[in-house]
Amino acid sequence: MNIQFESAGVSFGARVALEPLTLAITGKRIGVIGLNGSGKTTFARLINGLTKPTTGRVIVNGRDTADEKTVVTDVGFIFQSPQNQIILPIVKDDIAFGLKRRGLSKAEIEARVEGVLARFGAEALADRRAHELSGGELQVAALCSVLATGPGILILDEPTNQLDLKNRALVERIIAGLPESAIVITHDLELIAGFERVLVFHEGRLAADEPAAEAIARYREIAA
Ligand SMILES: Nc1ncnc2c1ncn2[C@@H]1O[C@H](COP(=O)(O)OP(=O)(O)OP(=O)(O)O)[C@@H](O)[C@H]1O
Repeated sequence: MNIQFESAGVSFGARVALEPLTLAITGKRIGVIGLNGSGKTTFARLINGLTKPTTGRVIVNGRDTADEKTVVTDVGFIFQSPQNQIILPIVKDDIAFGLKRRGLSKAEIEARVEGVLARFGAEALADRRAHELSGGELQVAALCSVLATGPGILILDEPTNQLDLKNRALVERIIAGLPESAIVITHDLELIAGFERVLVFHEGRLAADEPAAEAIARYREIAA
């Protein structure tokens, strides 16, 4: 991944959600931590273009997000509540939905749906109703829908929120094994404890950009 923030900031009227930020993001795993309301989700939404900067620019893999009509197709986003992300009632239909919108052939869609479910050993979810899934199953279903479209960058917003220990471990393993670049926003400090680069946000500013141990120490100081 190659993401450039060039004095990119976001204000909602008088409220500054993110102060202008200049930063280059490359590499495989980036953790993002900080107190509630510190600007983490705003930072992530700038990367996939759901939020456009009110000052400066965000360049993702060479493209200015402001030029993209809605979202940046190279960035997959798993929201805090994956149940809100799954649009169609049946899991396999939901995975196919994003592929149909991209105009892929029926055969290609079927192959991709099967392929992505097999990747997570989740074939049994194909015909399940999304609203009947457990929290962990929902995360996997949402991952399948997003990854089927082949984004090079994945953003996960609090992927272990509300998961029991077993499902949390499953999601941790999945994240560790993803070949895609991943940006992980979390309050689960253990989840990002092995990351070489962790960004700490505080009051709309980047307060630290360091390996996990140092970044977590800085976050603990902020929170104290
Ligand atoms: N659409 C919006 N309109 C007005 N203010 C907003 C909007 N989105 C975010 N904000 C404000 O911007 C600031 C940063 O919010 P953001 O959601 O980025 O924080 P966060 O670090 O992700 O928080 P959390 O950990 O609670 O999810 C907050 O003060 C928030 O209230």
